[in-house]
Amino acid sequence: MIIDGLTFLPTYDDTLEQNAEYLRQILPLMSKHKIATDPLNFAIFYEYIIGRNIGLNNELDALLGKQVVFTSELSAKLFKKYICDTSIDSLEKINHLLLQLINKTGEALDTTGEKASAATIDFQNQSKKLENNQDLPEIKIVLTEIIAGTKGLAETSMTLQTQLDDNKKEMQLLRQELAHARETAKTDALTGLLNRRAFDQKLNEYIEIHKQNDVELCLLILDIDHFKQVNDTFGHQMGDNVLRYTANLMKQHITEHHCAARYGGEEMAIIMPNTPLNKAMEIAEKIRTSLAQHPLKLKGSKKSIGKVTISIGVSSFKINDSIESLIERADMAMYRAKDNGRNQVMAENAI
Ligand SMILES: Nc1nc2c(ncn2[C@@H]2O[C@H](COP(=O)(O)OP(=O)(O)OP(=O)(O)O)[C@@H](O)[C@H]2O)c(=O)[nH]1
Repeated sequence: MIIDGLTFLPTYDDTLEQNAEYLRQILPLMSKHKIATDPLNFAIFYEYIIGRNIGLNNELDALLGKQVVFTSELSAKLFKKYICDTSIDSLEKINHLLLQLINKTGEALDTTGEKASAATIDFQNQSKKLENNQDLPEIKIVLTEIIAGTKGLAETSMTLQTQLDDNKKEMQLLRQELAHARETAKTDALTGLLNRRAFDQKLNEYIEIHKQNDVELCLLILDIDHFKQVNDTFGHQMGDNVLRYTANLMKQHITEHHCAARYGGEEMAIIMPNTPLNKAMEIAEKIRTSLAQHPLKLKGSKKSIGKVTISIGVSSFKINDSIESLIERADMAMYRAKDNGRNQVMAENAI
């Protein structure tokens, strides 16, 4: 399903070699658990093997551990819950309501049309009766019939107007629901940032704009340091809270023109259109220091989980850049920040 060029299916950017490797792992696993290799199940196990969908992996581990039978209902439930999020449900609902609305409008128009045609025939017959008619009582009867017909037609037209007004209101509600579903489809549920596919789409759009105009565009890739340790020491829930906290911090430091996204598990990204590299570095530094400044505390307790830090890589758009090359340079800068001791911001290498 596509709305405004946005697909509701996840996107994968793994190489052919990686895909082949996943396949070598997926098929024996599905076969071991006697799971049908239909497209839905395959998508579920693909996500499981690539391991970026922690919730799915936990639930699937539990199900496989209990040797639960993989019914088509269970597959559909997992697929909707972890792969295609709630947008499908909202869109199905909107689609259904829209069809109802179209049918109702069609019926109302048909009824009005039929009544108008019948009235036209009546009026033609009545006008024939009036031609050269000198009989006053008869003329009176015909005129009374014409007045009644006109009144009926006016009522039909009023009913149609009311029906169309109601439909217009319903249509406005549907438009709002659609806008909401569109937002949900672009948003990462945990952090409220843009999700990966919306990020890819936005970056593509900005690259096209920046190719045509000589203005600067920067990309930040942010990765939480030793995040596995946070999960291992304080639990996955706490890890999720740290992700949410970091995302909120990012939101506080960027402007309304910047787009912050959850790029992967514990990796985030910010697209900064119309921003020179030194300004992007300055904002990255502010995000880094405000996170590293204070140890994070467990909610409702004085216990500290220590300082959480991030490493950030920054790249700036060059005229021959593709989406991949721009991301790669920011990624490489981020890995240099990690290699250099973490908790720092690094710009791409000068070319
Ligand atoms: N809580 C939580 N953890 C996640 C999520 N997505 C990914 N992770 C975890 O993030 C961790 C990433 O670990 P690594 O890639 O090994 O890197 P790291 O421990 O952050 O270490 P460095 O990046 O080298 O500093 C893994 O343990 C993943 O399970 C999520 O949505 N929630």
